[in-house]
Amino acid sequence: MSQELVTRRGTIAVHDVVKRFDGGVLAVDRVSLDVRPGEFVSLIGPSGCGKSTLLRLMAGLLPLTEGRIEINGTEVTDARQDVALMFQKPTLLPWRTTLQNAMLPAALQGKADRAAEDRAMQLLDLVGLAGFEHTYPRHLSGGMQQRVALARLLMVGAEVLLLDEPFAAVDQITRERLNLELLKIHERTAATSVLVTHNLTEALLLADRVVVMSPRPGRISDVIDVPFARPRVAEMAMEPEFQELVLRAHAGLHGPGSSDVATKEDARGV
Ligand SMILES: Nc1ncnc2c1ncn2[C@@H]1O[C@H](COP(=O)(O)OP(=O)(O)OP(=O)(O)O)[C@@H](O)[C@H]1O
Repeated sequence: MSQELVTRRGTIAVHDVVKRFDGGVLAVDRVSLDVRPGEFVSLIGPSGCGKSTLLRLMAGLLPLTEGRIEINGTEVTDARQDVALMFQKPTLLPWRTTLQNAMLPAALQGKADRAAEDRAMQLLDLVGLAGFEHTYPRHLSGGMQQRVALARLLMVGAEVLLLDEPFAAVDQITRERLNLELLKIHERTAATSVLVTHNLTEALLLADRVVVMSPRPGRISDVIDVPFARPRVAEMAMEPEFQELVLRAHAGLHGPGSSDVATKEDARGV
């Protein structure tokens, strides 16, 4: 494996964080969470419980009301270089090719040199886009556009990746493939990762720990350790132990006893 692809590891420490928006909405209420270097944490919870808000607070995109967040041991006060974010929409620049989009972080730093191009080519290969370097976004499928966004995310070289429902807008089969690619990427980069998702199978398959949030105001109601060995494969989701964890996560979201009536299909999504 190329050394350049190895991301330095990061820590996230969230201490007693409260976020109240102007207008009075209490979105996050006394949340504390420590994420270890290289750990993959999934964040699940009902719609509106404050998952995206918590992620944006970690990214320094929103000010805290109370509490403290540290990344790599320093307080988060603003957007920073050691944190990279990915959202549901890939937001590619339509006038730039796949390669040029992937190289954007280097271009913005005035470092779009040969070395950056080589690295972007390696990352595009890693996300399965070799051969599409000179294609424009309008000629790529939604899943391929998200792959470009993933390559661009990795190009930042951040130690911490914050992923806010990155594959929610693509079809189920593409989403499952992208999840497997995300697993591979995590194995290769060892970047500390936090994924917000509504999909319980996705949350469990990818993560070392699944953090369950309660309805607003968002608090942590359960933390599930996922004991499955890595590398993970899609078939693990079929195992009875995995299904038990799906039901536990479902109960964490909807209250005890809810899993008795939940079908496996219901338990897949929040
Ligand atoms: N900029 C804002 N100003 C005021 N209220 C906000 C703002 N952003 C979010 N909220 C509110 O904070 C609460 C939490 O929102 P957030 O988007 O974090 O939830 P979520 O768990 O990510 O939801 P979903 O799963 O539906 O994306 C919601 O009630 C939302 O309306």
